[in-house]
Amino acid sequence: MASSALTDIPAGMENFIVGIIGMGDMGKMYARRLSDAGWNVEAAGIDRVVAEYGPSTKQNAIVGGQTSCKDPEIKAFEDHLPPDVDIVSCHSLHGPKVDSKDQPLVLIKHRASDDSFNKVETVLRCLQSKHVYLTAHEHDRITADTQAVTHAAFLSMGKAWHSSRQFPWEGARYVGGIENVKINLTMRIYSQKWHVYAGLAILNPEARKQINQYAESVTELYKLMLGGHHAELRERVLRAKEKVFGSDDNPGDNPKWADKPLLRDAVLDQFSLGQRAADLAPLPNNHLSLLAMVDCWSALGIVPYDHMICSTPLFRLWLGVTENLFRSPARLDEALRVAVEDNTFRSEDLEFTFAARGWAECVGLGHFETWKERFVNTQRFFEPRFAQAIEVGNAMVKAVLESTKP
Ligand SMILES: NC(=O)C1=CN([C@@H]2O[C@H](COP(=O)(O)OP(=O)(O)OC[C@H]3O[C@@H](n4cnc5c(N)ncnc54)[C@H](OP(=O)(O)O)[C@@H]3O)[C@@H](O)[C@H]2O)C=CC1
Ligand SMILES: O=C(O)C(=O)Cc1ccc(O)cc1
Repeated sequence: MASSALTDIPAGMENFIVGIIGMGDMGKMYARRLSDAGWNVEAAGIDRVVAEYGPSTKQNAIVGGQTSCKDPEIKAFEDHLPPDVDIVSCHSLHGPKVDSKDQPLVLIKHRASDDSFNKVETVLRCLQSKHVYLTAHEHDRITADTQAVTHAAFLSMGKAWHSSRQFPWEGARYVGGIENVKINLTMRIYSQKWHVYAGLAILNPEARKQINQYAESVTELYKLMLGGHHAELRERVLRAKEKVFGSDDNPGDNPKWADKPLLRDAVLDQFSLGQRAADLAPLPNNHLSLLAMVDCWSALGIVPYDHMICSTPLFRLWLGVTENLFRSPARLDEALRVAVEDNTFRSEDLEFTFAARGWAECVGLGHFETWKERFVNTQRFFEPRFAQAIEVGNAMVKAVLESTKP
């Protein structure tokens, strides 16, 4: 323990002990960072957890969770903790390998005195994250938008590629910045533990509506493409664009995006997984996954920029590539033209549509086992490529994080 770090501990809290239940990836990251900052961290194993948990929690302790979805966590605390125990929960909006500095950290003062809340905040300050104060309900509503529906898009891309038995970086459709983000983030999700993504979709009561709408949007846009309804498709997408991003024509309704794009093509172009792909001219792409995202946000009345306070790196990248397509009228027009005129990727888009509906149905039914099967099955397909994919994906996330900090 570094003695210099100890000087950061305020008077009166020298003997404050932090206990952590669950020494998985996030538990370890918290334990390492807190202990580096000088806090005494008691890392309880599962046996002790069961014995100590609930009714046997120490008197006047402060208990909190760092799970991705607060509804079941808070219910469990309310049901099993004695009334003298205060409840302050938190959620780091990033994975264990991302530097917590400046990333959002949600703090939830659910049932606590100011003094208890301040103690928790003091302990967590060593993460150097940006503190965001929300209720459990607000947290779940926002993360359903920022996380659950974003993951649904990537999970569907992975399923579609798997169904077509293709590693997308080996073909010519997936070349260039936007495609690198799609591929790298899909690989990033499929290389992780299934329960993290299943949990934040299935356990969050707010997430079902979002994921369902995404699947609806994909299906409806796909049908318009299939039927060759260019005018209707264009009208619908432009209406959604205006609702989500504002209008650049109407001076009273300024675009909601910033002057500077969230992502720059030049940065993204560097992070291709495929050697071959770098030399290929990209094939036309209708970007169904991105058109559907904006259609979904529009249908739900979501303005994604309002959620930056609770954004994960993945969400910022996803919003960045969506913005990238919608900021350029020429690019968007080309995607809409390709959507109707070009049949090359109809079957892939069909697989994507099936996949989005499949995830939505699974989440709607709350079937953890089916969710796991769907995930692990596709995870196995991509597994041989994870080592390389994670390296490139991490480099990409690192490179763009700087410019997309909330
Ligand atoms: N991974 C991520 O990017 C992020 C995850 N989170 C959230 O953090 C939490 C942990 O995720 P992560 O660390 O990635 O997952 P891991 O699978 O790495 O860790 C989960 C930990 O929880 C323990 N555990 C499981 N069941 C019980 C139980 N019934 N009682 C006590 N302990 C139990 C496991 O113990 P054992 O090892 O003995 O099985 C394990 O140590 C999840 O709720 C996740 O949603 C939040 C932010 C980011
Ligand atoms: O950035 C993302 O969405 C991730 O995939 C990492 C992640 C997973 C679970 C969380 O609760 C928070 C962050």
